[in-house]
This record gives sequence, C-alpha cells and structure tokens, in this order.
Amino acid sequence: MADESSQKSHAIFIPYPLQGHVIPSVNLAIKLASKGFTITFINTHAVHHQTAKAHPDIGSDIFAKVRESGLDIRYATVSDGLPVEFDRSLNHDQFMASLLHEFSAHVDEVVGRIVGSGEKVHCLIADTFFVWSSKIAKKFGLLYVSYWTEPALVFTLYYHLDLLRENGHFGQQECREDTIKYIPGVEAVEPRDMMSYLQDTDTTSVCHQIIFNAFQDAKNADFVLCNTVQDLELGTISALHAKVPFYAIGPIFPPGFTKSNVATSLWSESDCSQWLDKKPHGSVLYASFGSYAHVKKSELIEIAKGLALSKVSFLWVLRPDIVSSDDTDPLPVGFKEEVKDRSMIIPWCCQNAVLAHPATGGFLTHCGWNSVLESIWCGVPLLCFPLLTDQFTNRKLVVDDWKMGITLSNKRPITKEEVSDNVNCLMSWKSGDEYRVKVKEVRKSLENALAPNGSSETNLDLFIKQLKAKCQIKPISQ
Ligand SMILES: O=c1ccn([C@@H]2O[C@H](COP(=O)(O)OP(=O)(O)O[C@H]3O[C@H](CO)[C@@H](O)[C@H](O)[C@H]3O)[C@@H](O)[C@H]2O)c(=O)[nH]1
Repeated sequence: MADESSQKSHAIFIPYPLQGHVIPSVNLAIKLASKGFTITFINTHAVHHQTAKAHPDIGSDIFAKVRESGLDIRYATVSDGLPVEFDRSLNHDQFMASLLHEFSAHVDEVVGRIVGSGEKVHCLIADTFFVWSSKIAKKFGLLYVSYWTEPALVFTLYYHLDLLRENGHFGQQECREDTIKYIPGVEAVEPRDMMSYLQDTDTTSVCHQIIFNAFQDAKNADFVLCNTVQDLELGTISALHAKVPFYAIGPIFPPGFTKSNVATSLWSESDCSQWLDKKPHGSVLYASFGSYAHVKKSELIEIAKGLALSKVSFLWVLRPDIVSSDDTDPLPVGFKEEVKDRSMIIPWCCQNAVLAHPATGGFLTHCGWNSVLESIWCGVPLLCFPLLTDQFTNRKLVVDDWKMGITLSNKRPITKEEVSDNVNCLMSWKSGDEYRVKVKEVRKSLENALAPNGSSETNLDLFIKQLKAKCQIKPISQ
C-alpha cells in the first residue's frame, strides 16, 4: 500500500488572467496531469465567465472532458477583485491595479481553503507576473514554481533590471541608446528591442509596479518553467542557470495542436476552414494581433488600406476591442465591400487550425510569444508588427536572429504603401522563399525538443524529479 510519501504530486495552478497566459497554462496543466500530477487549476471568475459565454456547452468546468480521459485536473474559480462584467479591456489600468493590490487576498483565501481541507498539496504553480506567489506559497508550506510564458531573453532582461539601471539603459530621463552587451548570456540587444516597459521614461505606471515586484518575487522561486525551446536560446538559458533553477520546457502546445479538449478561447471561434479550403496552397495571409494589445485607429486604417492595395487574399482576426471596446467598427467605410472577394474578417478563430491549414502562407502578427511558437510549428513565416510588452523583443528573435520573417515597418506611423509592399514581399513565391526555408529550419529545433528524449520532455522530467525530491515524494511505483 502507498505510504504518505508515495502520493501523486499535487499542484495548485494559477494562470495570469489574460488569454495569452491562460492558453499555455492550460496546456502545461494537461501535460503535468498526463505525467501523473493532480492539478487544481484556478481561473478568475471573469475569465471563466467570458470562456463560458464563448463556449455555452462547457458549464462550470472547462476540464470536464479531459477528466473523462482519466486526467486528475480539478477546477475552481476565484475573484480578481472586480465585478465579473467589468470591462477590463476598456479600463486596463484599473484591472492591472486590482491584480496588483486585490487579487492576492482572494488567492490566499482559496489556497487556504484547499490546503485546509486536508488535501495534500505540494506546490503552487503561478505566472511569473504575479507579485505575491512566493509569499502565499511560503504561508501554506508549498514550493513555488514560477511559470514564464515568454522567451528566456525577455526573462533575463527583466531579471537584470538593476544592471540595466546601473548602466543607464533603463530608468533615466535620458537613457543610453547604444547596444547593450553586458547581460549574461546575451551577446547584444538594441535598446529599441527591449520590452516596451523598459523603453518608457515614466516608470511609475501600474505595469511597472507589477514588473518590479514580480521579478523581486521570482528571485524566491524554487523552480522557473519557461515556455521556450532550449536550442533556440541556449546561451541565454545557460547563463540563467548560474542564477535561477530555470527549465526550458517548451514548446508547450495542446495535445493534437489544432483541437483541444479544453475550451480556452475568450471569444467564440468562427469556422474558417471552408473558406480556406477553396484557396490555393500558401496563398492566404493570416493577420491577427492577439488578445491583449490595442491598435491605434489611424494605424489600423493604414493596415486595411495596405491589405486592399496588396491584392493578396487575407483572413483577418479583428477583436471587437482591437481599437477600443467603445469603437467596435473601426474599419474605413467601404473597405469590407472592396475586399470581399478575397478576404474573411472575423472576431476570433482557432488560430492553430488556421496556421496549420495548407492555404496559409504568411502571418501578419503582433509577435505575441504563443503566436510566434505556433507559427514556427506550422512553418509559416512572419510579418512583424509589435505593439507592446515583449513583442518588440520577440520581433528581434524572429527577424534579426532567426531570419524567418520581416518587420512591417521600422518607423511609425506606418503607411499603406509599406504594408502592401511588405505583404507582397512575404507572400510572393520568389522574395518570400528565404523566410519559408528559414522557418522550416527553425521548426526542426521544435521537433527535436518535442521528440522522445528531446529538451522539452527531458527538462520537464528533470523538474518533476527535483520537485519530488524537494517534497520527498517517492515515485508511485515504489
Ligand atoms: O483568433 C485567435 C487569435 C489568437 N488565438 C490564440 O491566442 C493566443 C494569443 O497569444 P499570443 O500570440 O502570445 O498573444 P497575446 O494574446 O497578445 O499574449 C500576451 O501574452 C503573451 C505570452 O505571455 C505575450 O507574449 C504577449 O505579448 C501578450 O500580449 C495564441 O495561443 C493564439 O493561438 C486564437 O486562438 N484565436
């Protein structure tokens, strides 16, 4: 009979309540559960409410279906401190302030309830951007596993904020503009390629407070799991190993890639497959700017006009709040009519299915990290239009380091002519070929990482082994 120390590892898993964080968190939760973990996954009431609105069949539990397949994933929800119907997109700073100041009290209560029920819990897996994780983990006697959903390069730049500050590249009225060459493991980064928050001169915003506090807290993490691919960021990761118990476990995708048994989309997905089926191989540009950033109306109009000018077929995801949730129809008058024979414009889709479709030949993207990984996996080259946060740094990786895409524009504001020219450059068989060849080369690193004994599996297994050792859990079979 199993004794007290041979139980399954039980993790409470709390994703950051944003689409681009919930998706890789659900995927990691499934992966850990398939390796024998018990997971209690906790979404905010607001994320659950919006997911349930988009998928009326899921009821109160997004994991009901995967549990039927034998995985031990439990599900709970918690308040983020704001009413469920509150418009978090329109009132972004108030939302972030609530996550900074209010959320931890609610998390404390729910974690306390689970631990107090007598259930043995071993660790708290929480997004690195939370400011409270190590304190709550410590209070309830749990190990803290920090989950980083962006590249290792971005992690290390935040981790070395003090170094950037000391050297005058961050936090001054006039920051240095020369190349940064002193971050361990990072050969060179231009200041313009740092995350947007590190390029701001005003560092008093709520997002800055979150970053400062979160990275202070991350220094107390027992483990950091990163959704990146070891081979692609080897130097950065090796240097981090000297300071942080850092595990490159990516790419973390849903099992099956194009279809998940767990509903994660916050908007209902339009089916584009029939439209795509009628298009020639590699002829469609897919355009999407993710779930979070907003686009200036004037830039959105230039992009629309540029797409019209390009004559390329395109599938464009335009979230209802892409400009602002109080301007839900920002396209130029007559645009939809003008491009109707060669376009499909929708509020949301199953992005993995679109990228994996043979008709898709290019991706106009804001460079969210999930989008970058998904595009590589599907061998689709990128046209980069970074808007916020890590997207500028991700663009550097995609264009300057891995050479599998091009930048939409090196200056702002963008013009319709450069949009059209660059769309044609990426989509044309001749000029786009070098990027298609490169992205397929980079894809090999992902394939290797996911192969049996590849870095994704090996690093995840190493983490599990070391976690069990720290918790003194014996393997189940003993
Ligand atoms: O119509 C769509 C559009 C997107 N997605 C999915 O939504 C996710 C979007 O994630 P990402 O591409 O990373 O963009 P954001 O939603 O903007 O993600 C936030 O979180 C990321 C991970 O931390 C950061 O890299 C980004 O900069 C940040 O904005 C991806 O998995 C997409 O497949 C869909 O399923 N359907």
